[in-house]
Amino acid sequence: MGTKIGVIGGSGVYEIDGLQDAAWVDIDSPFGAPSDQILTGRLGGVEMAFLPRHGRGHVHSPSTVPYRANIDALKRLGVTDVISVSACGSFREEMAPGDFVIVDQFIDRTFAREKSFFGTGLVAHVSVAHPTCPRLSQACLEAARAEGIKVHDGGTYLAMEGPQFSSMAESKLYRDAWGCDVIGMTNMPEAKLAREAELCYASVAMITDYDSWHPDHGAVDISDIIATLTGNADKARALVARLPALLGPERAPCPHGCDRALEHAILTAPEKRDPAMIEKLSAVAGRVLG
Ligand SMILES: CSC[C@H]1O[C@H](OP(=O)(O)O)[C@H](O)[C@@H]1O
Ligand SMILES: Nc1ncnc2[nH]cnc12
Repeated sequence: MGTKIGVIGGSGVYEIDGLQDAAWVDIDSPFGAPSDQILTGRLGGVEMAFLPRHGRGHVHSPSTVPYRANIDALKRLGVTDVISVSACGSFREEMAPGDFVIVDQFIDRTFAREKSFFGTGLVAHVSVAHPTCPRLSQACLEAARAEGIKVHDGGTYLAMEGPQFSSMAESKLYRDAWGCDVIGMTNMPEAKLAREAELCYASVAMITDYDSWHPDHGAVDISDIIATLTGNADKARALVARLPALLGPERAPCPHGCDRALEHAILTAPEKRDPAMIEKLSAVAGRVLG
């Protein structure tokens, strides 16, 4: 199977450049319209698809990003590996604005979003004990290091609902009691949905601020975030441009089983499965539903 890299660009990352045969395409999904058209093309001989998470012009808030449609559309396009690029706040002194973190764990505190492709008539339970793909995360780490980006290998991302930033008490709770490293508003349920769709998923978090716990930095200020994002976005694009060479056009099965996550996950008996759900899940779960 060939590699197809899907990049979900977060705040400040609304396009990538350098794609051969670049075209913005409409992809229909039974889960609604994705955030925007998807930019397709090739980079270094590897197929690429880029989707701006909030849409070009930043139309969708973290709560209204159509996460299911986005992941379903990438799956329909044949994407095998999804790299999420996100802005985030830091809970660690040593994780400073401008640094990148290759996130490997999440605490999901979002509550106003559809979190699964499955449901009545087709029930499935996948594991997200290890919600990111170690192979893909390693490639992102190497790409960041090759670009000279200060990058941290691993970190726990607190996914909050937003859109308001955290209170100081929340910020201290997440940092001191829960041991989180960074905070953002979008990687959940995105990572869970990618796992349900049997896609490898890695999260590249770009630190823009110290959230509100830091005694010397005060409250989060959106204009400071945007200033940091402007520099980060170029670094993120450079990181992405290195991935085709690191991943290669040929793809061996994921050694961690991301691409087989549904193998034993569907509980609904074959004769009880809802035909409409089977149709709706033709891209996400077609491999196991036949
Ligand atoms: C621009 S600050 C808040 C905004 O930025 C992050 O979005 P993304 O993860 O898509 O880069 C954060 O989660 C908030 O949605
Ligand atoms: N401090 C913060 N909290 C939540 N999302 C963010 N995105 C960037 N900075 C953030």
